[in-house]
Amino acid sequence: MTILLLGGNGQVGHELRRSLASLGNVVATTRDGRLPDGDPCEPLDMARPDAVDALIERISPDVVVNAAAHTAVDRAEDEPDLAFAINAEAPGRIARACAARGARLIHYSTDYVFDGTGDRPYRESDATAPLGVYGRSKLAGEQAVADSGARHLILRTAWVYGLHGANFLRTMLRLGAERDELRVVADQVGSPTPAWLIADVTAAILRRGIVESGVRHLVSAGQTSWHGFAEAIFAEARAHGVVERSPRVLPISTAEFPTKASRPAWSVLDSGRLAAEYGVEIPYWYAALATTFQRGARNWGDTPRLHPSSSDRG
Ligand SMILES: NC(=O)C1=CN([C@@H]2O[C@H](COP(=O)(O)OP(=O)(O)OC[C@H]3O[C@@H](n4cnc5c(N)ncnc54)[C@H](OP(=O)(O)O)[C@@H]3O)[C@@H](O)[C@H]2O)C=CC1
Ligand SMILES: Cc1cn([C@H]2C[C@H](O)[C@@H](COP(=O)(O)OP(=O)(O)O[C@H]3O[C@@H](C)C(=O)[C@@H](O)[C@H]3O)O2)c(=O)[nH]c1=O
Repeated sequence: MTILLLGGNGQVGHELRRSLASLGNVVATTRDGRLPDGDPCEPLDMARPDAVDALIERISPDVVVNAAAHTAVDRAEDEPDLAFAINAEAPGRIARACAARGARLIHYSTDYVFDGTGDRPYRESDATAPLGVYGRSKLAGEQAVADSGARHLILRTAWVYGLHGANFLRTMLRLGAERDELRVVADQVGSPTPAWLIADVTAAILRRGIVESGVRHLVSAGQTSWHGFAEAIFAEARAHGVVERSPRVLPISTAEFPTKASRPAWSVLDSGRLAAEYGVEIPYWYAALATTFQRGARNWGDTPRLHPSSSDRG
């Protein structure tokens, strides 16, 4: 099986390069045509969605996994055309190319397609109403994939973190090394989900085969606030010897931490349908966090302090 992995250097893409390796020949793309170890791979700029067709024609994949996206939530407010090109137009083209060749497509989307006014975990059938450009562009991407006629699965996930890439966990460790006190919002609730879990479940789905095209939710079980997540990060980081001391983590309201983009107050997704369909076990978010530190114990060093903050993403 030939798998074309778009965005092989993002948080999820990095873990997918590991998890998909046993399924066949994985051809990865990055923007500059280089992997972190310097090895060459296929260059692809998704801001030019027409480049996608030639690549898919040449590689002739059985499966395309699209982990590339414009994920800088605040910056997307200032560059909506770019966000829509990468998050909506490109996935539409990819999906239509897959439909034309009979290739299957796995695509990822976000809790930010919801407005966060729910009071129970969101199901796939719940109404969407994104609050910002990032969420609107991702929703347009979902619709383009669904309309393409390709056999596909859109995995909506949320609050993704890992040892690689730009994410909240690494931002907290970096800020925690610089400051004695952090202020973190306690009135936005969601399910922190490690990139390795998304990658492992994606491999399990491909091993089994897509049961039915559509959207499925995939997040860790349980829920917490960003403040609760930050406290857990420092507790686990200390327990695993990643940091020697923790800053004070003060709970604040969203109004006390103004950001360019509005974020949903309630971001909890119900992964029950996916778990039942594919027989996958979904860990509790805190256990998944502890596993992340265990898995990465050897690789931490001081890299978190050196990484750009999540607001620098693009
Ligand atoms: N991060 C999160 O909290 C969440 C993410 N998701 C979704 O999960 C998926 C994976 O996200 P995640 O791994 O966190 O994202 P990252 O921000 O870690 O990685 C995004 C990837 O997209 C690539 N990319 C960005 N712009 C372009 C472009 N113009 N052309 C080609 N590639 C580009 C980057 O490539 P390069 O490295 O080469 O620059 C990078 O590899 C996305 O669909 C995202 O929307 C859903 C919910 C939460
Ligand atoms: C750095 C920082 C952030 N915050 C707040 C801001 C925001 O409300 C929340 C999360 O901040 P971030 O900017 O790291 O996360 P954000 O970019 O909003 O994360 C989102 O990314 C996209 C791609 C998704 O799809 C979502 O599921 C979600 O993970 O924490 C604080 O309260 N204190 C802080 O010191």
